[in-house]
Amino acid sequence: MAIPGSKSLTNRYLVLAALASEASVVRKPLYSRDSQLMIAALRQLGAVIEPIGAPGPFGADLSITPIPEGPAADARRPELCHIDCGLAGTVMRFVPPVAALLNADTTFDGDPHARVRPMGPVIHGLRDLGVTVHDEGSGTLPLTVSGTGSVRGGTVRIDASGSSQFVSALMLAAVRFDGPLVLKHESDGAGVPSLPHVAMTVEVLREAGVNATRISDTEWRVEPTRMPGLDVTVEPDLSNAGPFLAAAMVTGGTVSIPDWPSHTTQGGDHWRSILPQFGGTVDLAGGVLTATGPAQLSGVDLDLSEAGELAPTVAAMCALATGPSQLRGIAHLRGHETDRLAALRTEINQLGGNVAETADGLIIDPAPLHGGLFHSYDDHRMATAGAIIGLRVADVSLENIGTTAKTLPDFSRMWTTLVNHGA
Ligand SMILES: O=C(O)C1=C[C@@H](OP(=O)(O)O)[C@@H](O)[C@H](O)C1
Ligand SMILES: C=C(OP(=O)(O)O)C(=O)O
Repeated sequence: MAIPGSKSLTNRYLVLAALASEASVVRKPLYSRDSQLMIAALRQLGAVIEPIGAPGPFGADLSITPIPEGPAADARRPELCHIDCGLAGTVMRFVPPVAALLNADTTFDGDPHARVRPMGPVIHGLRDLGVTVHDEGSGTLPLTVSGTGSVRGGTVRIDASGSSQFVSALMLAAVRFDGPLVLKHESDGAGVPSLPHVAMTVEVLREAGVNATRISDTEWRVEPTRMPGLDVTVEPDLSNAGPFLAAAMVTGGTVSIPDWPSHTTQGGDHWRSILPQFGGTVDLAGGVLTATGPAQLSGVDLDLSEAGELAPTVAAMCALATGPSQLRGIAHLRGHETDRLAALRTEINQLGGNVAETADGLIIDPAPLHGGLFHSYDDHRMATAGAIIGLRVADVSLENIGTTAKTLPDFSRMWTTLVNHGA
């Protein structure tokens, strides 16, 4: 089962290409709602982004002409830019610092639920860098960034315990700051979640020729750099491989995913260590990852702080396991597309499950499940969690499977193919 490109890599490459000093090519990008929103946002800010060449199985490569620097930028931009963030964390967090570099006002808003996703550390970080941001005190969307054409750089302290994206956002835009950015995470003890995503940011910056450094798990530094154009190929989305691998796990079947990278910063690479804990076997040979499910799924005790976006898929497997499970380190999932801890507890329990929330995760005890309606809460990973449970429990209906378009518009067709013909 071939998986389209990584959302996280696609949207990072797009942002960096928009900030480079020459044209770039991004090969095998993801085409999904989140990446289309990113493309639309960067176009609004003056980047020219066009498909090039014959489309591959998942769409065409993209050429990106960067946002011009200085007064030339004004010619390419509408007078007042409005950016629709949808429900995309990468758009609502990564684009405001880019807008801060322009001599213009840019407004940001999104889906109704986007207005409750945390934005405070991006807003405060920008203000500490001298940028004017109007948010009416809410710390959320909607907001306006009033750029003056430059951002000075310096040392910024933020509390990034709510999302690693706060760190990535400031680091990506820092390539065009006037001076180096030193970014420090300071909290009352909670660390930065999803650290592989910060490592991904450091890696794509370095790949683009930027002097970016991880000093520790709470401190990073980026030197402003005139970046040449990028020519990069997006890896398959290993988090989106999850539901297909889970299908093998819950049915005792086998699923193979081609083009699994031998080195990656994607948190989805954690599948290789997570699936064996459920009793499955995983084999990576010749770039193909093959997972085979056990006769009975074991319960697991997992700290998912490094890969929280895998939690809904993991929770679906836990709900079908024969033993009790505990998922830890994922308090910040309450600020994702929906409050994922509450949503998973509610929906699995509605099917007869036995799920309890803890301060930082879920306890999922075995219980016989029955059919019913599984709600998605406009969350692509809730929808796919329901699909996994539906493989084992009769008469489970999913509300709004179309929400998978956020990162995998082809999910329904791929799932139907897998279920009917195998992979
Ligand atoms: O930077 C990124 O591309 C992402 C970082 C993570 O965010 P959190 O740190 O908020 O979990 C992840 O869950 C999200 O899906 C994508
Ligand atoms: C948390 C997620 O997305 P976002 O990039 O919108 O934060 C996700 O895809 O699981």
